[in-house]
Amino acid sequence: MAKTLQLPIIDLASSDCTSTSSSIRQACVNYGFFYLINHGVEGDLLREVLEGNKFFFELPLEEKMKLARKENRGYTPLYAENLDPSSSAKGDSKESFYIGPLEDSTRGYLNQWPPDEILPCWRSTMEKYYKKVLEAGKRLISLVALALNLEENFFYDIGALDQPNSFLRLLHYPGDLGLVDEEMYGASAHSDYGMITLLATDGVGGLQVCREKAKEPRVWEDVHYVPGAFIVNIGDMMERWTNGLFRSTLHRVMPTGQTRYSMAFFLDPNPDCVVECLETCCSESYPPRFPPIRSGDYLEERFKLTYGS
Ligand SMILES: O=C(O)CCC(=O)C(=O)O
Ligand SMILES: [Fe+2]
Repeated sequence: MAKTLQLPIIDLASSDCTSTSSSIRQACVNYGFFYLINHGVEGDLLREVLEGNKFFFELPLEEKMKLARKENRGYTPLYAENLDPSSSAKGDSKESFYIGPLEDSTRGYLNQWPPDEILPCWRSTMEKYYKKVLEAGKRLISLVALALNLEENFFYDIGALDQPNSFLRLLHYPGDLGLVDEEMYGASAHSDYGMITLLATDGVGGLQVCREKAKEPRVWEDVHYVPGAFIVNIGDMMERWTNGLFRSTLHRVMPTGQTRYSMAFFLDPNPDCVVECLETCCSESYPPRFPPIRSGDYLEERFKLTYGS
């Protein structure tokens, strides 16, 4: 059985920014994961979104397929995605629905929504949630900047948070997978691509992290549920920015036999923002490990590897 990990708890409403940012630094260096409490997204809204999540995935497949994934927005059916093809030939036992930026002035409006007649108020609930989590994420990023010995507004000033390329992903992991003859994963081992991810779940377990991604055999530890808290993790772009100081930790979701719902919010920078080693994270003896890259190009490449398109 996997050990349960005791992750640090960060209070977004704390008035002591110095102590909070220093706790964030420690959490990101040691785990790349932490719990976020007092984040400003009310429990009622979280429950409403979880309910909406369930209603959506309960729709007939035919209805969901009308919203099949285009431009990384919309529905991806069961087994269609494999985050780690080396571990399992069959895709992940999850279905998902992606919602991209609500105002996308550069590329026209790309989000897809189930019709209001089928799921009344669904779109407005999801939009409300998207805005609220984005707001919490932006506040958190200011503390992350302080944690990196940068100005509080650093990520705003370099344009990362100017129309950020953020995605809300609703997820459903079915409980009953029928007879399976190979190891199945709800979500196979992966790290997230962006700056930070804010995850909310229905409390059903299954999420595990591997703190040492280069070490074999991999050691997986359970992440337990803290009611009302977001589970926050560092993504690969933040790892690149920080020259590996902040870890983009490998994680996965194992099937538990119980149906599970979750919502992951990926806070990713504006596509034109260049992700390059921060001055506070390198020195002559510790030069930049990753070349600069445009955030949009990096994301596109990662999506291509995951979906083949
Ligand atoms: O559903 C979860 O708990 C995790 C989802 C996840 O890691 C992802 O979608 O990147
Ligand atoms: Fe993830």
